[in-house]
Amino acid sequence: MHELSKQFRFEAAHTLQRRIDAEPSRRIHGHSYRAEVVLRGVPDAGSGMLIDLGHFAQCIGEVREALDHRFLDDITDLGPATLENLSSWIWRRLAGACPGLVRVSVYRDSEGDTCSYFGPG
Ligand SMILES: Nc1nc2c(c(=O)[nH]1)N=C([C@H](O)[C@H](O)COP(=O)(O)OP(=O)(O)OP(=O)(O)O)CN2
Ligand SMILES: [Zn+2]
Repeated sequence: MHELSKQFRFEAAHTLQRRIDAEPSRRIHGHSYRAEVVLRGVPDAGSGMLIDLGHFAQCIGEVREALDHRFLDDITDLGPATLENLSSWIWRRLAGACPGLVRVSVYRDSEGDTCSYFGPG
């Protein structure tokens, strides 16, 4: 069993309604995000690959384009733009094209925050 992963960064803005008193989060603000997509499987005997990294990069690039420098509140099927929803949203966008998907993690390094999604179970 091998594990292959790729990371990408994106900058995006959002608002967030919170139960705790956090007025700043209700205002439009931005974050720097880092995402990690992890695949596991047995490499193809002929190619020696789980997936060609060029294809992997192309799939991830399409997801990044949908997130980078965007206002995340405008993404209709995302829900509140939390780390939790971002990680599962990225999963849903990649699951069909990336066989062996096992984890999507989204990081906000400046805050030391991370959320990982392992699939619908
Ligand atoms: N479970 C989650 N909780 C929160 C998330 C999240 O994605 N998942 N996100 C936010 C907001 O994005 C908030 O803007 C995060 O910024 P941060 O500064 O880390 O949060 P705080 O305002 O609580 O911290 P400060 O020290 O006041 O900046 C919030 N919660
Ligand atoms: Zn925020």
